Amino acid sequence: MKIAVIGTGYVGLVTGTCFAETGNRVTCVDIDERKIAKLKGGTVTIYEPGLEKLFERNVKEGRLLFTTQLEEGIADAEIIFLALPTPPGEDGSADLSYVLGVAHKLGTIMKKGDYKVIVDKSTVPVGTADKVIAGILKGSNNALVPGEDFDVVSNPEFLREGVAVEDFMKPDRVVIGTDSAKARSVMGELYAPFVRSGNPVIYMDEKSAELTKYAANAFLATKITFMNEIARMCELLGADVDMVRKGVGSDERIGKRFLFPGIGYGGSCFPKDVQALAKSAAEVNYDFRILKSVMEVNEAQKTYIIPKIKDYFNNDLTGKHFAIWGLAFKPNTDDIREAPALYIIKELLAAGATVTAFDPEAMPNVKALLGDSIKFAESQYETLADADALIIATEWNEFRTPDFTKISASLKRRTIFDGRNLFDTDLMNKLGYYYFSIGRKTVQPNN
Ligand SMILES: NC(=O)C1=CN([C@@H]2O[C@H](COP(=O)(O)OP(=O)(O)OC[C@H]3O[C@@H](n4cnc5c(N)ncnc54)[C@H](O)[C@@H]3O)[C@@H](O)[C@H]2O)C=CC1
Ligand SMILES: O=C(O)[C@H]1O[C@H](OP(=O)(O)OP(=O)(O)OC[C@H]2O[C@@H](n3ccc(=O)[nH]c3=O)[C@H](O)[C@@H]2O)[C@H](O)[C@@H](O)[C@@H]1O
Repeated sequence: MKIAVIGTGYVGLVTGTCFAETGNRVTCVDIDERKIAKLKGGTVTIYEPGLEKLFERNVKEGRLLFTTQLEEGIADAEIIFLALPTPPGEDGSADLSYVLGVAHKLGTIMKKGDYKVIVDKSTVPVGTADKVIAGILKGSNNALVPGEDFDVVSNPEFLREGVAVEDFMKPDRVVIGTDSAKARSVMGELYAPFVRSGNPVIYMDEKSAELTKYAANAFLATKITFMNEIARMCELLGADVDMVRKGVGSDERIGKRFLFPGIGYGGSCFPKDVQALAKSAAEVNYDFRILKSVMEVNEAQKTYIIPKIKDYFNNDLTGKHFAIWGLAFKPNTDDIREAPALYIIKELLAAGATVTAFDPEAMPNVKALLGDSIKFAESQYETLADADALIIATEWNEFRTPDFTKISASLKRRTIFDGRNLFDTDLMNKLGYYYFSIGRKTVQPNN
């Protein structure tokens, strides 16, 4: 099939590449000329494991093309995916200006009798499919007829950054929201190779599909937040959150995944989508109380370790120097949107401390944001020179079994604040560390 993907970011590039991989001819469109120039030159613009190999293969086979020109991109496309940003607007609701702007422009370009399926891949509030139809109609001066010349389908994306290719190629489910039999058949054909393993394509109406996406993200964010609160209780009561996590996660009704406490959920989606769902609820006069608590608890969780750090240093961080391992909002990505590490750094600098950080992939993005306000190291161990303590903010695999001899030799005092519970508390005790983690006993030398 011939496909256009409008918006070539994390979702657009992965979507486009994976559809090319199953034999479709895909044209990715973006207004960012530098991005398109890089992609045309053979450079993958995001860090996403496994993507480069697929990208190179499909570019070579002529199935994956790039352009900045919308008209050229959609010329012979049967399906047009909108993978555009939906950032939070000033009031927290999803900003639909990118999606509706492109919808309007599509209306000016699309031709009568040349049926196309327009797919909302972006995460958008309930009712957006109708707004996209209205935008296209307005652009075409009502010349186009929905159902005849085009259909708009909601097909939310559930991939996670860092495992995006795997998630896309083997999705737990594909949700397709449409009332059009024609669009349903086109989408069913497109997704057939991705659900061969038996996972379902779930067809529903557009509104239910739109809400499914927010419900999934908000539920996962709530699950994490619940465990963060249990972790706080563990600290207050002397229980161990790792044990509690295993104990509750073994119940199939609860499940093992997304129960890891830490320094709060970050990223480009959970924070904005929880906020947008709460806002959608308010718009229909529904007070979604759980979501309000989730946002409040998560906000506090991002800097949860700061009082512990201040307490340890007798409330005076002036002149103290910290090593930070991990800047990305989670491992295997260079994405730093809403990364808890940034909130921690801000608090440390405000308290008069200095920071040297290392992240395997995210340092260029942080450098662009923070400039010279912190130092960046070439390796995780280089951060430790003259540091008063090590802070762990992202659970990259290479941080999991480090060389503790090197750490001990470099740090001024053996002190670690671990926001991701990477190390065994007994081991830290044996090695003579002050070790602070989340929801587990604090280790102090000789206790
Ligand atoms: N990042 C993720 O893991 C996931 C994101 N989503 C949703 O997918 C949507 C896109 O998210 P990301 O890919 O992360 O965003 P992104 O910011 O990485 O990419 C968006 C792209 O759209 C381009 N763009 C903006 N205006 C344009 C226009 N008028 N024409 C063509 N291109 C234009 C931008 O230059 C950028 O390259 C959002 O609604 C997000 O909530 C859904 C699932 C996963
Ligand atoms: O809509 C989206 O953009 C995507 O949002 C999340 O994916 P992502 O943000 O890439 O990353 P996650 O793995 O979900 O992690 C989100 C945040 O939660 C934190 N987290 C995750 C799991 C956990 O047990 N504990 C925890 O603190 C992570 O550290 C990270 O900061 C969802 O998992 C995807 O299904 C969804 O498509």
